[in-house]
Amino acid sequence: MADDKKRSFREQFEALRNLPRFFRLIWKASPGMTLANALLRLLKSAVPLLVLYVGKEIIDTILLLIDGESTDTTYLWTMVGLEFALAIVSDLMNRGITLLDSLLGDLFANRTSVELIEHAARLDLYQFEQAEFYDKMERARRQTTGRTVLMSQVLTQMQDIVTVLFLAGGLIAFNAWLILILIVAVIPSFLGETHFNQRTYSLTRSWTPERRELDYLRYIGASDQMAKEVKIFNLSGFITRRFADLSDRYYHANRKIAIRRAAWGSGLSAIGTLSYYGAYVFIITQAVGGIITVGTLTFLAGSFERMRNRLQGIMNRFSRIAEGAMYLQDLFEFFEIEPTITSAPDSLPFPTAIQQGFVFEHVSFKYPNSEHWAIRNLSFQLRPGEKLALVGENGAGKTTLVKLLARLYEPTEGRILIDGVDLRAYSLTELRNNIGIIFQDYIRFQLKAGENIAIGNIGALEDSLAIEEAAQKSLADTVVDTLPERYDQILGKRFAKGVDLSGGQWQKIALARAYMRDAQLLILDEPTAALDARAEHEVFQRFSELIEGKAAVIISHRFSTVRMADRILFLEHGQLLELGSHEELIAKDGKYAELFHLQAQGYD
Ligand SMILES: Nc1ncnc2c1ncn2[C@@H]1O[C@H](COP(=O)(O)OP(=O)(O)OP(=O)(O)O)[C@@H](O)[C@H]1O
Repeated sequence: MADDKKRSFREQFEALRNLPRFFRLIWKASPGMTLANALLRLLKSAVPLLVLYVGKEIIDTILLLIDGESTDTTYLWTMVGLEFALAIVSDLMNRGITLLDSLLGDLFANRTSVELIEHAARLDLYQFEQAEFYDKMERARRQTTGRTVLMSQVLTQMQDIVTVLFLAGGLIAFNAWLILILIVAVIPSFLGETHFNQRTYSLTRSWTPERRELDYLRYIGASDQMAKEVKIFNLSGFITRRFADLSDRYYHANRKIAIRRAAWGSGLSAIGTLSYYGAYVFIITQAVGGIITVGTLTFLAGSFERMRNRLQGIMNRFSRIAEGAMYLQDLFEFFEIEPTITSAPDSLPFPTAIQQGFVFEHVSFKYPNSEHWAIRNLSFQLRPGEKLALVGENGAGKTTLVKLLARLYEPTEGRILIDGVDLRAYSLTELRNNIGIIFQDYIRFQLKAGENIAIGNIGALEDSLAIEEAAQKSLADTVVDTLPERYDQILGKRFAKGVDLSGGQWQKIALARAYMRDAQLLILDEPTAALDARAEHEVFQRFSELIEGKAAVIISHRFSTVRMADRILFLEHGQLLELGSHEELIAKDGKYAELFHLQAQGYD
């Protein structure tokens, strides 16, 4: 327990290291507003002492007037006027501070969200597939909006510290011992708060995976995408039970800490209250004894009370700030994750026309979170202008091979060459620009139809001619013709006025993306799986025009598609089993021939 405590204090203090970096980010969001905010707060911190002092002067002057020791009321009314002015100015400053806090907070959140998206885009695909990474990203994402509170807390903390210094100056002038009593009185409550904040942080952090599961359950339980299957399989009971179980466990873990915190908190702050009344009694006896005036009595009691509140506030806020700074750690840690798949510093320009093609040299690949080889010792050449079909059973490694080609992953062993040079030597952006891939699980963006097509070459977003041409080639124009708003029609059901498409219609839209860029290698992963026979035939006819002179890789389970390729690579358990033209493989009478005949029979 003692060790635990020590560590928790150290951790909280260490977390404060994140604050300068945090404030640099806020400063970058708006230097002007940050400065104005700090200035206003500095001015505001002098107000409490001034108000107390003016109050003391008013009371003392009134007493002099009552006692008949003075008849001049000018000073009294000046002081009353000053108090009024202070009240107005103080209110204005408060409003200014609140406004600046919220504007600055919004700017900071927006800016950090943009940086988060940009950073996530640079990271490797495999990083996204690791739960640990996902948790970190999730925590970081929450920080972008959650941390604006931290900014006000830190600024208020500084403001309060200055206020306390002002008040302390006033108190010291009368009785320095009062300050000592104060500090001793607030320390226990500070220690308690620090301890429980650390507990809450540890709990929240250790529950990240469960909280992610809760989010997911909430999503599947109440989403348009899932509604169909949830209804058909009658899943709602299953989902609610699971959600209720998990959220209940979290609630109980949280409740335990919350209750202990409340109990300890009230006990410890009672010590503070006790000290306040002790000091109060002491000041009253001094006033009764005539050592201090009644004005000074109200001034001292007021200063003491305010200082106690501020000090208590500062100490409690300290642990909340430290807690916030610990969460900030997650955001910064996320920003520190570096991608491993990057362009070499002196990367080669990508060949404008590939001469020798792509060569796989003893390539093996294991997914980082997996024990088994998805690709094993694969060697083959994809010649320039060649159409290669990848065939194999589910899980044979076809999609993986394509991901390696596009450098979404790096081979675990062996290498991939373009024109005799390792893929890694080329600029990553140029490589990706020269490869067009339509994945099997392409994204159905809930955007306009035109934008959905322009995804293939986002630079051409404004080029409506190019978009229409691409749509024509992939038959997406037939889909667009049926849409009320044509290319401006929002697709999907997420947004009002969105129109959802059938699987095949979506596929035509996605295929148009391939026509948007002038890639040297086109890869289509199951491009026609959802198309009807006539559309498939037409798509392929147009496709062969598009890939005239270019290399293409087509993954398909349909042999009618596969046989159109120049060569067919048959993969089994990540290994090359057969490679040759349709005729050659049929003549070989191996696995390809067997599957081909099987499918042909099915169609009879
Ligand atoms: N992200 C991943 N992490 C871990 N293993 C993966 C991942 N993606 C695929 N695998 C595994 O790698 C192997 C090859 O998968 P791949 O998707 O390349 O197969 P495929 O031939 O394209 O299959 P299909 O015909 O079903 O699309 C499979 O055993 C699969 O389970």
